[in-house]
Amino acid sequence: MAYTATLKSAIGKLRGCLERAGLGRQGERFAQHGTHTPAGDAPLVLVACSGGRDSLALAALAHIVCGTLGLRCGAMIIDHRMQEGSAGVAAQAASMCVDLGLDPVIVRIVHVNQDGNGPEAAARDARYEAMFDEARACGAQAILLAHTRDDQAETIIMGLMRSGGVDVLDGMRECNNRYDDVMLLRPFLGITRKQTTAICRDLGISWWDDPTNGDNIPQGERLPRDYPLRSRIRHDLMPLLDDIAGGDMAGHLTQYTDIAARDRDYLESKALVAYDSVVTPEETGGSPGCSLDAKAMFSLPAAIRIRVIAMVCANLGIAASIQHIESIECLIVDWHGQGVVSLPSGYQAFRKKHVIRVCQDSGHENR
Ligand SMILES: Nc1ncnc2c1ncn2[C@@H]1O[C@H](COP(=O)(O)OP(=O)(O)OP(=O)(O)O)[C@@H](O)[C@H]1O
Repeated sequence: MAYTATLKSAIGKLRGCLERAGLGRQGERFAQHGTHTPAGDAPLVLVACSGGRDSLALAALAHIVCGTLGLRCGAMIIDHRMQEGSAGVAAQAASMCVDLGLDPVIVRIVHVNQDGNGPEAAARDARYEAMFDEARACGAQAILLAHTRDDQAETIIMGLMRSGGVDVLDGMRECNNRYDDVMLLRPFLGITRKQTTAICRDLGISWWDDPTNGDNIPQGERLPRDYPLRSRIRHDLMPLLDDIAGGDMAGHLTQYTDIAARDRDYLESKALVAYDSVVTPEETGGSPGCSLDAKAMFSLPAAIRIRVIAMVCANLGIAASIQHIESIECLIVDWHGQGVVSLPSGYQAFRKKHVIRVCQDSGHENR
């Protein structure tokens, strides 16, 4: 097969991502050209494949790259049973992965609990839970997701719509070790959707277009409001931004994610150290709470102080808004004897002398 420049670039990115994640070449024989069969106990990676163009392109290239590194490469298809014909889409995706040579190819049906956060979030939660279960069950070291540079730009825009904080600027990470036994890898964050389309075409792969993406609705016509937010950003907003900016807004939005990630990691590491010295966990009235040393908090750099407060809220399971966090900060930097700050989940923050307590309402008697 003649490799196009797009194929070569995607292969290079995929290989680099696996190597950075510690999944490099398994022995010298894989340095030689030719086909080598990975050992039966070689590390296994599983491509999360929806049957769409991005994940089928990833499945095809992951099979090639893993073969050259001596890794085993399988696929996992989740059927959410949320659209008519989903079983057929999953079966078709599985059959493509088998034809491409991936092994094992797992299809898993999930039950999606529709909670308050909307169907997409519920589907994602169910999907991730099932993917980690399956990956653990077959001893896989990593799950490969096919998020592209376009997905990354959309994620940043959605983050800005929801929170507006600088922390959304790092987008999704290439390697997420949060689930320490199985890594989540996104090797295609530097690849555009146009390129994954070209890869599928080059390799003769036909893909499924999710109807909720609105690909069948002509450009220039807005998607109905009940389409997923991501689809509306992709279909309606991004072309408009490209037009206004006179260029590639997805490229512009994503070119600093690595720098933003470094900034965020640095600030968070400093905030973690500060947290340990200024926050004392406390149980009040049987529920978790904590006390903060207001004087020590005052001396912290503002960027760290606000993160410490956000960490306090997150650790107590309080879904605090920026207004809540700033009100707690006022107890430190603008203290004039103000009253309690009411927080979600029945929590309150209040200051007495140099101590700020964050506890549930039931803890009042201890004030
Ligand atoms: N049903 C599924 N089964 C397995 N993996 C999935 C499924 N849906 C999504 N994924 C994985 O999560 C990634 C991101 O999902 P998302 O829904 O944002 O992408 P997508 O636009 O559906 O991508 P694709 O073009 O690959 O279908 C996909 O690229 C794929 O790796």
